[in-house]
Amino acid sequence: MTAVDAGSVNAAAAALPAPTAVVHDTLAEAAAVAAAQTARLLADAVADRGAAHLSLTGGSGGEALAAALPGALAAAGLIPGAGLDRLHLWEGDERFVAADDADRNDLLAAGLVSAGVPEANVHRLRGPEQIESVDASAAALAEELREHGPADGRFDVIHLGLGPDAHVCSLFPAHPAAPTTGTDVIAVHDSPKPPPERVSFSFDVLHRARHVMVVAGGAGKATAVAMGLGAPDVVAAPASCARGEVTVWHLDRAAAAGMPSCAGARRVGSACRRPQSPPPTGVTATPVD
Ligand SMILES: O=C1O[C@H](COP(=O)(O)O)[C@@H](O)[C@H](O)[C@H]1O
Repeated sequence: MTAVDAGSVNAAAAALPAPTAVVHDTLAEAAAVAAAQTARLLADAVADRGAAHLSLTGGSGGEALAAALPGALAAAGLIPGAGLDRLHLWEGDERFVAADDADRNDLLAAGLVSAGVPEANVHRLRGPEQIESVDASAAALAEELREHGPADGRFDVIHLGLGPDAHVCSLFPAHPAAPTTGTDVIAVHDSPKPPPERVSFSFDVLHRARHVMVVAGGAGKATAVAMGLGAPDVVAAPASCARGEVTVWHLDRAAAAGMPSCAGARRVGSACRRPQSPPPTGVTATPVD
């Protein structure tokens, strides 16, 4: 049953392992490493389960990933005729605008289609030129997910960008749609970031995922990183609830300046000792809940 229940979203996130953060010199490097890991996981999924499901993201993280993914898939052996036709692409969130509108997140899937992912495997949101409302579009995507999504309901990899306000997907702080549970797909009205009508995966989907990867860069994301790597609080910082079975944040040095102290927890490198200073490249930190 669908409910809006921040407490249950927070509790579900807290029951999952805390994220690991990895710091890279640049956003492009962060995305390249995330893409390479993603490609290996997808190749394993094809080998183990006969299909792989990847949820893409938009924004600056999504752009960096889009540049890196085609090459990473090829390097992992996912090429036309050898697994690429088993890869299904979804959007963790999409803007309810026309298919050719520059605001569409799925435009970033173009490189993957060029690389050989069949267009039929790209599960795009129906825009206002195809369907009457954002609610109807969300319902249609939910049906598509039931019919063609992961057989066990678990995405192999979910990519997430990070908003400066600590939103992920189209799940915004203090927005009534963010803590929705009991459904996989949410229609979002009155998004604080334009365009106002969107469709988003819910935290239910994120929490079932095998791997969640957050990719973010730039000083403008440092505060969101600090909040997102803190204790789960879906109202204040939805990113703090973005957890799957394994969750890794790939950050550039500027965004990583916001990483919280690891005091009282496992300390790895100087990132935890001096949270206000950008940690050295390659440092991995396990944040405190
Ligand atoms: O609106 C959105 O924003 C976020 C982050 O975008 P950025 O430009 O600040 O990096 C993105 O992850 C999300 O998919 C998108 O719909």
